[in-house]
Amino acid sequence: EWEQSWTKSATAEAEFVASISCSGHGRAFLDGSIVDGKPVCECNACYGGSHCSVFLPECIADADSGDPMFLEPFWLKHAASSTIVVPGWHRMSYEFNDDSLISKELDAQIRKLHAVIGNAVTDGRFIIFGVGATQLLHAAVQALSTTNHPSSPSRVVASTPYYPIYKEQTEFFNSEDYKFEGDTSLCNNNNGCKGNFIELVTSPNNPDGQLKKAVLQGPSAKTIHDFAYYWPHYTPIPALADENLMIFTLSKLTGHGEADLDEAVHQRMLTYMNLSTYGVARETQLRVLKLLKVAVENEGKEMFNFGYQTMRNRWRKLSKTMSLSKWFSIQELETQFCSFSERVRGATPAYAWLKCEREEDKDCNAVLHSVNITGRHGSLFGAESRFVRLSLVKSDDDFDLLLKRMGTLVSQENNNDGINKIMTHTNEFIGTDKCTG
Ligand SMILES: Cc1ncc(COP(=O)(O)O)c(C=O)c1O
Repeated sequence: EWEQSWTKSATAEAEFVASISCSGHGRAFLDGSIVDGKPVCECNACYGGSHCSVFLPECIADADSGDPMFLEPFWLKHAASSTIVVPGWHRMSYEFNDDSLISKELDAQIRKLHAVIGNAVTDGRFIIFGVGATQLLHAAVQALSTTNHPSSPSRVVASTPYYPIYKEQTEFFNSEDYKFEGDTSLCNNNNGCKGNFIELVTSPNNPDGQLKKAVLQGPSAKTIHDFAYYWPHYTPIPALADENLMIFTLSKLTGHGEADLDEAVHQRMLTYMNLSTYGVARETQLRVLKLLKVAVENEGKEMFNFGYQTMRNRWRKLSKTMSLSKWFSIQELETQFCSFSERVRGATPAYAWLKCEREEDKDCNAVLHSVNITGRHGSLFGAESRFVRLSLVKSDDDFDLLLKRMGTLVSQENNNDGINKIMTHTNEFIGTDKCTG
């Protein structure tokens, strides 16, 4: 027999903070700054004041980062089922009882999630749980690279446009075992580049949302499949992924990642994890376990439907605005059969890959700055500067402001176009007049 006692003050504290009103444009947190004995509101971008009720009109619409805040309303709605309490003595040991770095329950829950969504085969696979895909990507490149051959490091490649971290990370760690070589087509065994290749395949791709396949084949090519966005929020799921090394991340939900792979690579990646972080914090694992239980509730329908509907509405609104423009375009994505939703559906990408079509608009981000928008420069993805990536996964406030400012840009174009048309018409008229005169 027991009576609730020591969790009472913790739960009261959590609920008190959650009850602080920030006008729907911010949030107070348990570990936020305290003023007059109370945690203060942390406002969304472009909102200020003690309760975040003041809109800051001059503020920049920041569509740069892929911060997946669009799911926050889902977790607020599911507060009761997703909350955990972490006592001070929760798993103080470095290891679990079986010496592993991940709890058996969490391992099983990850497999269940993939089975429910139908996006990856996990039977007979190892799972490594990392702090995020960023850490696992480096662990994977390191594990697949040729060691002890400083004169012939593995060549790390990705198809343009590619996720900038691949280049930045490989160059930052500056290893003798692997080097970033850029676009897959610039260096491969078919065009005279000899050596061992590690190809990073991102599907759906960041930045353009296309479902991609590996380009390089054969014994000297190893592949890392980055499936960070292979979830129904962002793409139809045409088939179960069954690749050798697959990286998934829950960062678009919770900030955590996982990977499935074969024995030898598994051992090398485990060594990397042991030497870099000695596993993921136990309270994080507990939290992820709870969040995944909510994610698979009702066969995943609630969370993934929420994610899909939100992203679909955003993509539709942006596409409608962009359809009125000739100076700017966004990528086209195919509709496909989605095994998760059991129907043909369109893509609902995490990012818009915006192109400035006019010859003179060579730096597209600079053009966007004229209406107070900033995105991520195309050159970072190995592409031309006339491309910009716009993030569609941030909060509603962020998206609404982005859409409004894109609307301004397009209406400026149409007004200009209107003026141009009148001018052309007038010139024609004057011309005719002259001729007849
Ligand atoms: C393609 C791709 N891979 C990996 C990551 C990193 O994921 P994580 O946040 O889990 O480190 C991102 C994040 O934006 C991404 O876009």
